[in-house]
Amino acid sequence: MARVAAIIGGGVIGGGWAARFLLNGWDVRVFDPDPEAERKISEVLANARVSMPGLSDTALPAEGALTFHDTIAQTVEGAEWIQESVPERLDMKLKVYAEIQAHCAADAIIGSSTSGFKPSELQEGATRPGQIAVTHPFNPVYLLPLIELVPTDANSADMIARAKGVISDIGMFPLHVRKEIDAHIADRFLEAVWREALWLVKDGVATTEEIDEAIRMGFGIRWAQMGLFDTYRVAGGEAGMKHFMAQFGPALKWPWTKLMDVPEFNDELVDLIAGQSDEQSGHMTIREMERIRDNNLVSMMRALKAQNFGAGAVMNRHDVKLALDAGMARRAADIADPSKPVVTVSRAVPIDWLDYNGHMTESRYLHAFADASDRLMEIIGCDQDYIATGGSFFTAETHIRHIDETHLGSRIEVRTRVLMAEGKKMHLWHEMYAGDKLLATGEHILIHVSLETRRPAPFSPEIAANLAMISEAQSGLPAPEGAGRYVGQPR
Ligand SMILES: NC(=O)C1=CN([C@@H]2O[C@H](COP(=O)(O)OP(=O)(O)OC[C@H]3O[C@@H](n4cnc5c(N)ncnc54)[C@H](O)[C@@H]3O)[C@@H](O)[C@H]2O)C=CC1
Ligand SMILES: C[N+](C)(C)CC(=O)CC(=O)[O-]
Repeated sequence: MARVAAIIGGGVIGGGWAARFLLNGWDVRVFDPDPEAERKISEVLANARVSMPGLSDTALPAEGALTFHDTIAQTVEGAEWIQESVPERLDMKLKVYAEIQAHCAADAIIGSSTSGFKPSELQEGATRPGQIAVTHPFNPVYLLPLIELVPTDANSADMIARAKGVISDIGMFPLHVRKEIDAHIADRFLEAVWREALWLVKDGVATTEEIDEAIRMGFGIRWAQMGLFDTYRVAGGEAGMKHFMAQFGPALKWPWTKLMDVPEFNDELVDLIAGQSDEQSGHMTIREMERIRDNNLVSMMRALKAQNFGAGAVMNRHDVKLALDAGMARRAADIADPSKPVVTVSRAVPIDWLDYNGHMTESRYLHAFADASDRLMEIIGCDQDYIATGGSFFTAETHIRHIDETHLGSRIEVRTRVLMAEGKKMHLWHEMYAGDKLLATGEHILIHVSLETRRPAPFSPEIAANLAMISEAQSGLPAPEGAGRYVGQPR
């Protein structure tokens, strides 16, 4: 049975949470008095369905069911996780918690999306304060992994651990904020940068566009991959952080920031900023801008996945969980039925796999088949630990047949057969499907090698036994149509 999340407040952030839970297989119930909420959430979901599966190299589970409800009572009944995302007004949030707690399970977790309130303020007057904590996300919630989890002493270690578990299960990164503070950690930075930017525009030093260029052409990319302190450590050269601080320490006393002071918030300031922003980007709709943002974020995060670093490492860990949840084998002993082809890849086609023809480009077919071979290697015992001992496989020959096209977001599966495995050689046959439609076949000869001599070497006994088990179990299958074909061979 699917796990249930209740979303109270389905605006920009609640909609993002709904997409995050739904696409990770949870059933989602929404309460929002706005008659437009259902339309808005369906538009956010449409964007999320295109972008979010592209983050994973394993298919997401089947989407949960989305329902809208007229009362908080119906929405929260039986929910394991309740996410409050109503407007940033303390009185409103407290009223909503009273209603939630009157109807929800005593062990349900109530997370608040609040950007700035402290959890002790949210727990004030609650029936069960230990049930409520801050779980502050970042927009778009369905792509960015960070959740600032801010508890108080009223929250038990068990509640905090369960909250971290759920956040990780939906592919996010729980950052446990050890001491509550207004605006948590990240929003204090955002607010500082925001105030400084307002001054730069008000003083006529820079336009909104120039400020955005200053961020996205330089330090914004740097921050995205390494954060603040590691970036400055590297900037200190070989002497590291001490040198960086010695060099730039005196600047702390120079007038490099106006943070101690804020511009007067009046209509003139709002018109100045909003006017420049309209000029900068008013030619696009917000939905168009969201799609550009989402495609950029997915592409950047996929690059970080390839490095297994930062947000990319979080995504990679989530992929392993998704594969295990989907019952995909990681070891030969886990294969449910070895007499059938083994599912070695199950994923969606991401944005960076498309070409100018609007379909999956040819090199990505090899990418997917190479991933399938890597997974089969892992299954038969040639995993990272084994490779570290000096044995591995090199691919000696590949033949791909492109049979049908596939498009962005389409779910593809590679099913693999071991046609032969003897001595040092393994002959693999991959078939790529979208549903029942055959998209491509890949035929590969791999040679087991010693990474020390870079020469062919016999399989280890474990690999030999696993390969024998799979190829023998699959020997009853009919010969694959197209195996052994060469380019241009008559059919
Ligand atoms: N927009 C952002 O960039 C971020 C906002 N947040 C936080 O998320 C929360 C929500 O913010 P947004 O989604 O931006 O606001 P929003 O204005 O887009 O959405 C709020 C939604 O709450 C609904 N609502 C109002 N009263 C309600 C009630 N009594 N019960 C249920 N729903 C009710 C409204 O109809 C609206 O759809 C705030 O606490 C905010 O600080 C957190 C991270 C980022
Ligand atoms: C501007 N903001 C305070 C609402 C921002 C956030 O809370 C986080 C974000 O997504 O930038």
